[in-house]
Amino acid sequence: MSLTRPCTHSETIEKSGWLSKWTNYIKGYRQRWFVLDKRAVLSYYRSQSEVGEACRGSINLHEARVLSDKVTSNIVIAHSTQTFHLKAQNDLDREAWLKALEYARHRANKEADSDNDEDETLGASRGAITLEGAKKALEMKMQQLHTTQSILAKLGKELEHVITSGETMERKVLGERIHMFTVASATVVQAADEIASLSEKEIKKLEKALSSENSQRIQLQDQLETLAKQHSSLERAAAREGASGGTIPSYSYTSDEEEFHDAYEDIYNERETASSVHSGEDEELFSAEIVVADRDALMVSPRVEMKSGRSRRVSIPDRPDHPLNLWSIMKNCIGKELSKIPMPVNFSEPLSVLQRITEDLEYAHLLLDEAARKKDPLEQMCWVAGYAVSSYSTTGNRTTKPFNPLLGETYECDRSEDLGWRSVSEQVSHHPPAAAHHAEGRGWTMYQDFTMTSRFRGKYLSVIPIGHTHVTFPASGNHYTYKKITTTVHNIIVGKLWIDNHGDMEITNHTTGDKCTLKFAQYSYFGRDTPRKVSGFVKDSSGNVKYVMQGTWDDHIDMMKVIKATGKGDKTKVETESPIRVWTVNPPYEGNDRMHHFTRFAIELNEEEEGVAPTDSRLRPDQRLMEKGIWDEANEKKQELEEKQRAKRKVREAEVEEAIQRGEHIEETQPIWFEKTQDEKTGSLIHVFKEEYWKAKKNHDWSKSPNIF
Ligand SMILES: CC(C)CCC[C@@H](C)[C@H]1CC[C@H]2[C@@H]3CC=C4C[C@@H](O)CC[C@]4(C)[C@H]3CC[C@]12C
Repeated sequence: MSLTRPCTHSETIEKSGWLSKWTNYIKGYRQRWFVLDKRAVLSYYRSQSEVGEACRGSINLHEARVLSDKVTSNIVIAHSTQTFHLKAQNDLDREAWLKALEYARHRANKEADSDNDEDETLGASRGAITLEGAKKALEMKMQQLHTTQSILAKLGKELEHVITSGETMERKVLGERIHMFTVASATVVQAADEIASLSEKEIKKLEKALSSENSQRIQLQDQLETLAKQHSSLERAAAREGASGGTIPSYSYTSDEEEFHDAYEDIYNERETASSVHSGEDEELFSAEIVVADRDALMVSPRVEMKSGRSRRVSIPDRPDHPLNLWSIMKNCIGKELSKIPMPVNFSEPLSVLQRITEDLEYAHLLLDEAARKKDPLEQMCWVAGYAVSSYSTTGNRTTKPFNPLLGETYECDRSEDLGWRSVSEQVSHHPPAAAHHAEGRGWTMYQDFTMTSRFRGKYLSVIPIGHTHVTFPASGNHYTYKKITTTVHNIIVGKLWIDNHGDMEITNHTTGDKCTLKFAQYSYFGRDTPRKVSGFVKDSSGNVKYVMQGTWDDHIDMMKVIKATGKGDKTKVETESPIRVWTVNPPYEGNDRMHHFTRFAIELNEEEEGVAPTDSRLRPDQRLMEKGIWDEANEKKQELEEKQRAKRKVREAEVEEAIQRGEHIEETQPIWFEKTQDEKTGSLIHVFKEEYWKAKKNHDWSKSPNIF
């Protein structure tokens, strides 16, 4: 990213002034000139004189969160890709900035809300230039109409006066006045006529432009579809070639492969390569030769007998077979965020995103419980890594979309009696959709803020989760964080949908400085790698390799203790002890292909339960109807609920608008069971669980819960 790229401001600047911006630990805070414009873009410059020229950076407040840090009194603006930490001159100044930022954010969100109606924005930008002239002409005509109308009114009054007051007026004068009246009224009619025909002409022009835009769009869609089909059959042919092996001379195979592979990576991975976490030194490790002492001596710990809890449901209704073309919906939404694509329940699974992130915990009672028992933090890291990988095990066959929770929706999962943990999550933001999640188990705590950005690029859709997952072990004080990797859904246009998880994950133990880098290999049609492969290394704080991790995200993961690491560059060699199996996936659940490919655990997630909060996902009516297979009603109900939420938001926006007009400070809507703060470990915005949830549950007191369903 170039630093001096010019930021163009819309003519109108909302607020500007000096703020100190946190740079880094060496340079600390730096004074910068900040400009907030009407589009809700906050940009900064070295000085006021650089405005419009050398912009040092900017952040779009739409989809960003503004927070005032309690400890440092900083203004924190957190966006998916960057965070600003700003200090104002004084309290007054700080308040003024906060107000302006909140207001700008509020307005930007409101605008974003209104352009959800796709048809409205269509072609408008291009039509604008030609419309300008017509608009001027229309305005002039209207002006003329108004002037004549006021003359008419004046004449009318005069004439009326003559008639009612009985005053006499010369016949000639009266005749003149009446004549004027006739002329003026004729002008009015003529002006109105002209306006009508002018508008008609413009409407025709617009209609023509619109229909040509439309047919162009349809043509493009067709072309895209054809291309996708061609690509897809090429891929299949290539895969067949690859499988038959040997038929192609190996030298030409290699070069072709590389070319194709590069091109493929280029189009589909721009973002990831840029954000690759591991350094050159790690590259060496990833290409190192790994010598495992005795692979066959693999140590698999016996399955722990679980305490049995209350009996739970073992099945859900079969998924009805109502085929619907995904592409017919998605083609209008290229470049759009997944949460903004209006999708019928036909593409959903009967779980909310809150339940889906709770599903991360499927193996927590094995992996995190075991991690908590480990004395050695490096060994503990391997089990935490196992946990991080295990949450991807369900993604392979699940190409359906979880329900986007409504603001204030919650989901609790209390498995203390059998699995030893309980968890609460809440949808805490609508713009962008974000969830806060907190779980505690035997000797561990896990919490995460889950947001995601997604990009639909025609053939595939990439989902990039944002926010950190934290795992802490109170006994030792070890605190781990990591970020989730990218999930890509392929074959949106033709073929069977399939899912890939890819990218690098870095797990940090903030207490010891140990790090684990896991590489989720991207699927390649020509790669010789095991599909869905995960490999990685655990290093201590001085950078020495201590463990090697190997496995696949849909099956198992092993850890291998390093005996010796030798060599450099290409010749790096790592010798390890025999592997220990950290995690093994549960066998597929009987009949799951009919039940949304759910695991047993996933089936249990949406089981009705007494005593949960009225905002609980289990109680969401459209989701329940969808689970029962009553999709038409579910779709209706879904629209109804979304409309209700929109109406609520409108009311709230109006209130905020009024408060701002009165010059009052507006508080952002606060979550119910979580509190928004800044995380000291990662510097990002997080939500801390307030523990009140379980108290409220005990007292059957849900007075704090809003009515959302
Ligand atoms: C109909 C099609 C286009 C939409 C499909 C989108 C699906 C595949 C997306 C939407 C939400 C996504 C999930 C959101 C959250 C998580 C939790 C994380 O710990 C593992 C990945 C996982 C589970 C994602 C996997 C992929 C996902 C399920």
